[in-house]
Amino acid sequence: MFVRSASLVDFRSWKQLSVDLEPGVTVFVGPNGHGKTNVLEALGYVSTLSSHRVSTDAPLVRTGTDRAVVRAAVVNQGRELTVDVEINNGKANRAKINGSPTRRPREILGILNTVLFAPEDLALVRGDPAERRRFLDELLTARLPRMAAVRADYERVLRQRSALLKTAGAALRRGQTSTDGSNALATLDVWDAQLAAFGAQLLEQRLRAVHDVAPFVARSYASIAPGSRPAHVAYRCSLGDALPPEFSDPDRAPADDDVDVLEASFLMQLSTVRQREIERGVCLVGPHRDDLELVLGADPAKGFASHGESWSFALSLRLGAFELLRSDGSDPVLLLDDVFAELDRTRREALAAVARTAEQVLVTAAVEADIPGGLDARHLGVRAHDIDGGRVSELTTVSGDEREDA
Ligand SMILES: Nc1ncnc2c1ncn2[C@@H]1O[C@H](COP(=O)(O)OP(=O)(O)OP(=O)(O)O)[C@@H](O)[C@H]1O
Repeated sequence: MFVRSASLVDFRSWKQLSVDLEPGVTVFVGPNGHGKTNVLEALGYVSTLSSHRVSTDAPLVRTGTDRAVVRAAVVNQGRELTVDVEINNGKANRAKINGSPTRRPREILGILNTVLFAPEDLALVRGDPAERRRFLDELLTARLPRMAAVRADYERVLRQRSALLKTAGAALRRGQTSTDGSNALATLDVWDAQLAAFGAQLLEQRLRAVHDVAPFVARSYASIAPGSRPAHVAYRCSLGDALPPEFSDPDRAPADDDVDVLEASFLMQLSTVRQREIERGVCLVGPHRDDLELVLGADPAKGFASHGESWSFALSLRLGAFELLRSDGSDPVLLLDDVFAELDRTRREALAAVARTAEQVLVTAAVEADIPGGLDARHLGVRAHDIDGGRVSELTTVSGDEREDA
């Protein structure tokens, strides 16, 4: 797939941007802080409804305004769809497909699939499990957009169940013997059933994503860091002993009845930890407590991998995701935010090799010298200027002189 045109209104430093894009490589080039990443972030937002840099939407709306709009016309196997996302400060966001409002913004997911690699990705290896869960959830949602609704349902039930564990904690501790206690326990049973039902669907898709992406990640790592130990990924599940042992076999292929087995295991584990959950007032099991283990040789990458190995692993996860989505039938758009400058020659070349074959790649770079030779790219300049209301970015043409200077 590729983005045929993109426009931004009041998104970060862009008051207005309207740009036609083409398949192949396009480089946004300009000085630091002038607004290049903002363009990739906006397209990433259309793809995942979240930013790779911030966890809330407020910073995405240009200072002094209360609404940002991102529009992308996306061509996938000859069919074009236009997506609009309106990011509202303090109000619900809205979306449109081909000009028609959707009931929920998440209905646009799956129209534009992207794989974004950015300096922040080191956190995939060195950061909290939440970073790796997000990686998996974005990947499985790109493959199966209906999972966005399951994720939202799971989060909602998790919040409500956690609130019940907290607020009804005293009554729950009194247990069946008090009226309040038995009512709270009956309510907890209802939430347990829902948590297990949505959680099992999410878990099944995560296990499937890990099973499918693992060989691509291992291969990418071997080509990026040929001298290093082999890398592999595995899913660490909080269901513990309740999970049948065969699920721990890294080579096990997903089966049709996995959701039922996982739901039953989930309910079993919830009953095992119920007393502890009541005492602590938090949900102790479920996909929100799981992790994607990254292993180098026999050691966990987190804490053991060197800086270079961590970069290689992060890049391998992204390239693995790219290759998996490609093997599903359509290239995602590859978004490379200022990463070539961070990589050594081998890793640059491995990334450039994938970029050469991708249907569309959008790259940011402070100077053109950061882009590996042999990448036949179109160049768009980005410059910001200061106005009363702050800094505003605009597109410029990149002159031949600038290229030679670089
Ligand atoms: N909500 C906002 N409103 C207005 N301007 C913003 C907003 N958020 C960020 N900016 C501006 O955007 C600019 C940063 O843009 P961006 O991160 O795209 O830079 P960049 O060109 O990619 O830089 P680098 O090469 O250092 O990564 C800064 O000048 C910042 O002040």
